[in-house]
Amino acid sequence: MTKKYSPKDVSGRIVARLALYLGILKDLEKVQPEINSIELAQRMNTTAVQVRKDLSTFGEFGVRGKGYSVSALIREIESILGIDKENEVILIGYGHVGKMIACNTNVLGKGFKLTAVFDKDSRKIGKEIPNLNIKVSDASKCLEYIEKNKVHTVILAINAEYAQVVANQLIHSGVEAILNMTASKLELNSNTAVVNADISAKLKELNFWRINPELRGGINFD
Ligand SMILES: NC(=O)c1ccc[n+]([C@@H]2O[C@H](COP(=O)([O-])OP(=O)(O)OC[C@H]3O[C@@H](n4cnc5c(N)ncnc54)[C@H](O)[C@@H]3O)[C@@H](O)[C@H]2O)c1
Repeated sequence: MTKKYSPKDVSGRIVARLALYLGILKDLEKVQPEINSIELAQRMNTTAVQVRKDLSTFGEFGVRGKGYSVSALIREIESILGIDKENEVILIGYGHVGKMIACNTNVLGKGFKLTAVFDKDSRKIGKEIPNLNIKVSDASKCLEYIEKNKVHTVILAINAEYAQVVANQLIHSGVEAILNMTASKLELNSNTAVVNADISAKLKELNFWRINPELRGGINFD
């Protein structure tokens, strides 16, 4: 894939905000054809300068003085995030967290299809996953599946103590991106993208802001 953006301009926070812009725009799509940076900023609880700066990192999408077409901006952001096409995702770990994801695939949102679920527990292997029409597969077959199906993205929901070892194996098999649901801080090479999604860590972070209201300043903490 050709790199279109400058690494010095694109930060994790900008990319995280793009996903949030998309959510807001999707909510608006049916009721409002256009939006300007001031209104988008208000809805994001940020500034119009920030909105314009974020979006201009990826291209020129708006019309000066008029704003952005909501549907066009949705398409652009979906394309930037690579969710204008379907991305195959597999899940490793069918415990409490894994089940929550596999049994509610709407949490994955547009652009992602969960195609396989693996676990190493023999009591779970072969279990039918409701609404997904697939069964939990034996984790020992996982790397073979990844290589055969050229899987690039994995959701890792196993016990934290095994996470690093499994992640190393995944990368060796060609995985490029891991959504790390575990509390383990993965150390990976710079070619691998990792996003941590630990609700418990987020709640702790949130609680800090709750008990320190004087530090909040009215800006979203993304
Ligand atoms: N992301 C969050 O918000 C969040 C919240 C709670 C817990 N967690 C973390 O998520 C992870 C899973 O939590 P849980 O409550 O679902 O645990 P769990 O014990 O219910 O499930 C873990 C599953 O992983 C499987 N497993 C372990 N090693 C494996 C391997 N090498 N290959 C395949 N499967 C393997 C186990 O058999 C089990 O089914 C833990 O690391 C936990 O700390 C995350």
